[in-house]
Amino acid sequence: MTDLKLAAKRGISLMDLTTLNDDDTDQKVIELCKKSQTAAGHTAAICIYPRFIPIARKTFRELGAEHMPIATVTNFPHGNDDIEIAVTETKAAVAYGADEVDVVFPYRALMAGNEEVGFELVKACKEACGDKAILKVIIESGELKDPALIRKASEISIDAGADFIKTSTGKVPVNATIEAAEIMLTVIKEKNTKVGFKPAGGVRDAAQTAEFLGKAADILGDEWITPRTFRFGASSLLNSLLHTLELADAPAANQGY
Ligand SMILES: O=C[C@H](O)COP(=O)(O)O
Repeated sequence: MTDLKLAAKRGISLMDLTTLNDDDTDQKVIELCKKSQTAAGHTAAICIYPRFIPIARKTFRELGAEHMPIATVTNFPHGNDDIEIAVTETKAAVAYGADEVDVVFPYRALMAGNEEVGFELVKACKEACGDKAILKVIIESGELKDPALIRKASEISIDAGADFIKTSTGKVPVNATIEAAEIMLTVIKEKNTKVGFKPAGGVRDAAQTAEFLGKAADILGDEWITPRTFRFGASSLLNSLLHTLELADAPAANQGY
């Protein structure tokens, strides 16, 4: 296999296959669930709005893939600093059956100098997840811009109990970049934690996939990269990776997950 094909295959196994659009419907989510079971293996998870979790769970059951992790989003995409609302949304997401909650960090508050509210919000949302769901914290690196703020948001999130730090919502002009990845991966390394990393937004092809994987391998080692610690958040990457693997026309497979 070429390097690009290897990256494509790995990228599929590490992908949170995502749809977070205002016009999402049950039918679109059913199609997403089916697409996640590809001829090259299943994606790591799907990521959808909370109200679609029940239909996704039912679809996976019907597909014989009932253990597919379902991720959802809270405090999304605005990243407001109202802890009570973020916690209420997170509790509701867990009650709907989310396995993973991607919460948006109150990044504008941090830009205004408030470090406290981000810590408290992440801590409270982590408590709301309990042992039922893992918590990924979206720091919105493309809006923070300043490397010092990207570093600070990463540190605060990890200190407050995040299971993953994630670059972006995919809803702002600048999403996952290699520069932000380098900072965030370096913080994970420095803190010597088991926290994972999720580049999200704007990842579109095998070359970009390979670039992010290469950066993670440089900083944390290739063996560190597993679905437990590394995800791609992407809505438009899967077809491209299947194309790289020359499997674009292959029927989706039931992987017996
Ligand atoms: O978390 C995932 C992002 O929302 C996906 O962004 P994307 O649509 O640019 O792939």
